[in-house]
Amino acid sequence: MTNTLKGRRVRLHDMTLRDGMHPKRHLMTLEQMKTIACGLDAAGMALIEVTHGDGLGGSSVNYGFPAHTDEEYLGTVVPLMKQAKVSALLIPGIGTVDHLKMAHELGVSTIRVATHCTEADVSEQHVTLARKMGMDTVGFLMMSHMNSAEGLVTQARLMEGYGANCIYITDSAGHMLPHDVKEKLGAVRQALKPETELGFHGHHNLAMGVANSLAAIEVGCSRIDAAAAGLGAGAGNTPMEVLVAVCDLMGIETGVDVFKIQDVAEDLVVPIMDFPIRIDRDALTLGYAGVYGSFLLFAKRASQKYGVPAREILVEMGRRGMVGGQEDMIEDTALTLARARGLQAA
Ligand SMILES: C[C@H](O)CC(=O)C(=O)O
Ligand SMILES: [Mn+2]
Repeated sequence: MTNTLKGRRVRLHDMTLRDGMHPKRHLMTLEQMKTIACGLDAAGMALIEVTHGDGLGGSSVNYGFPAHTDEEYLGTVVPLMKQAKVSALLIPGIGTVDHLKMAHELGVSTIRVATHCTEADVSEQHVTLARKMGMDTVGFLMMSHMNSAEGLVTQARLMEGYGANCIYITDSAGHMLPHDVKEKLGAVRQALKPETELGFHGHHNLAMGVANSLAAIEVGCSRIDAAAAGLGAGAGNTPMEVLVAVCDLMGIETGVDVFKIQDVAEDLVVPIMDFPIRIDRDALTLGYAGVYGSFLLFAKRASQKYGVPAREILVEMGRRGMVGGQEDMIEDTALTLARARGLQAA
């Protein structure tokens, strides 16, 4: 097979300090943020995302309280960057217009307005304002496996119409396979204006992070998310150091140094993991059953509390079609399963 990607250029966007907040229960220290961000910057990373795992304003009972505020994290990292730009995620309804203005004032250059993949209409206010403020404005369609190619085209066009200059197809559950990625991103690429960029955010629950990213590049994606040592929700994001090495071998330009990013992953990120980020049966189930990546730790906690295996809770969450924002239903589901077991046993 010929390598059709040789000579292509992609902008890599690092997720370690935002998606990586999920497995850290949002408790990264400022020192950890600083060290990792500086390592990524020195490795040549173009964009680095920093916030609570659920984006600006995520600090809450529903999502978890972080060790520091978004202001503290951003205020610490942004001034230290020599060449990297810093982005922030914002889910309308969790993050407000005031959060957006705060991030802009602190020097955040890219805002990623995230909605469920059928709800792009709720992004209008934040996308319009970000664009008015001159920010690199991204529409981020989460749980994209739950919408068809045509459906995603409609949602992407809405975000583009509000002013987004880049649209992301986000595989929040790590459920998509390379042929889905090609079909969905290919359709969205065709439908958007040529100057609107296309991005892909992968999770590694079915070990497809790198393969899916390459499929995305093949159909015209110019921005790709990944995290050093894969630190992210579920089995993690696409492992950045692996993606960089593969791109290098394929002649895809990333601007990131192959060995420096390996060292960031190995020396700075692996040591701060609370548990190994790997495809254990629960993370695999997220991918298999199409469940939101950040539900993993909630399901493990509910499993301990109610004595129902996390895998069963996750399968049931997938069957019920639960999406981001419905974290409270995990405990509810565990309780229902526990009661059903009790009744059966009785
Ligand atoms: C808030 C989520 O963690 C956003 C994300 O990274 C995803 O949907 O995947
Ligand atoms: Mn993610």
